[in-house]
Amino acid sequence: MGRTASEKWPPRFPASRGPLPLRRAPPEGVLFHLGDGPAMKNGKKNVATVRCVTMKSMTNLSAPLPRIALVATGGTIAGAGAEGEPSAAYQAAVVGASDLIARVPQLARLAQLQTEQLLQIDSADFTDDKLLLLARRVAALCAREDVDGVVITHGTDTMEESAYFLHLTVRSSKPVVVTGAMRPGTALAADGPANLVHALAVATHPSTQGRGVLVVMNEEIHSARDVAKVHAMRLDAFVSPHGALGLVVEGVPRWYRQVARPHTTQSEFDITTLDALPLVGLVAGHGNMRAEIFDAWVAAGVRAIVYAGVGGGTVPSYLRGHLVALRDRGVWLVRATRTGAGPVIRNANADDDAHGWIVTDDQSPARARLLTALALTRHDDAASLQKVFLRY
Ligand SMILES: NC(=O)C[C@H](N)C(=O)O
Repeated sequence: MGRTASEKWPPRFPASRGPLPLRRAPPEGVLFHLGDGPAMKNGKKNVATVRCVTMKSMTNLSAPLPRIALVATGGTIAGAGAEGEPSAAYQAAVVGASDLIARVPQLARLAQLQTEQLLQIDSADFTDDKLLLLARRVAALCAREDVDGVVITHGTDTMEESAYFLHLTVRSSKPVVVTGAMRPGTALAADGPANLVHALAVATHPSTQGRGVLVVMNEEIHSARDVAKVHAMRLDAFVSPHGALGLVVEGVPRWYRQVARPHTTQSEFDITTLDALPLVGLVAGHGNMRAEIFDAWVAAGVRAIVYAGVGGGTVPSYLRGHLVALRDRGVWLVRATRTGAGPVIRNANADDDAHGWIVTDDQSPARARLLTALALTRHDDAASLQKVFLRY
């Protein structure tokens, strides 16, 4: 009967090799990574391969565990309700970072953890100030020589926004992984512990370097550029329109795609030089729209409004004049789509060139708000603002 590679631990070595220089058991799945492929499960040849790979990995396994900073910010992963109750009845952001870690002993096998409670909030309470605080902290941790990567626990409701902001503003190739939970730790089949272990497994793996900020949820690895929460309840709530980058298989990241757009070290944005973000509003498209909602944002002092338009970002004909006049009031209009996927095409269903409007390409309205704010910190003409959306 074929056994899995991880069942072959500890390997049987020739006596002449002496005692194994190991101080601990290897993280589950390391052998899988090194000797990947279904054929290794069966046959003598494959057993030999596994043993040889295992011996090669000895030096790595006896090296110190990676040093990971775990930054806790709250959310459902730190939530609690009555034990075993329906998962919707709970309070988010009540369990402290150290308790969270203490409940998952597997974490200590993967990394030397340095834990801090940066915030303890429901992620709906993330303001731009808190987002800047998080990004500054993550950048400072990444800059340290004694930190090999960062894992952030975060509420799922605005996880995609925070992750994207970090993806564009933290200038580091070290792994930065965001995770959370759809159910509190007290719920039946709570997902937080497994998500945390998987996030750490991704953050500690050498293959994760330089891939930008990642969201690890439900055994999937997503790029922060694309991922969105598309379900209010289910464990598989996180989806990327172009597909996940990879999976966590037997505790090890397995990659299937690359991120095509620039991020982190190639980004023009840098959290260490950002003091504040300009105010950008967001208006949802729907039938029977009213102009007053745009005026309310103008009165609040916005520099731009993202319009999450119907279909391909179509502006109702009865609002066109009002929205064209926004430019004269010093406000940029950025056309997005409320559909959840697909590009808004410049000059396709509106005269963007004539009106001085910007289109988001395929960026979601929530992330387009952040990209617009970042773009406005460096550019103030339509052509340059448009280029930012086509680049990132
Ligand atoms: N699943 C969650 O984490 C939802 C929670 N309301 C939050 O975003 O903080």
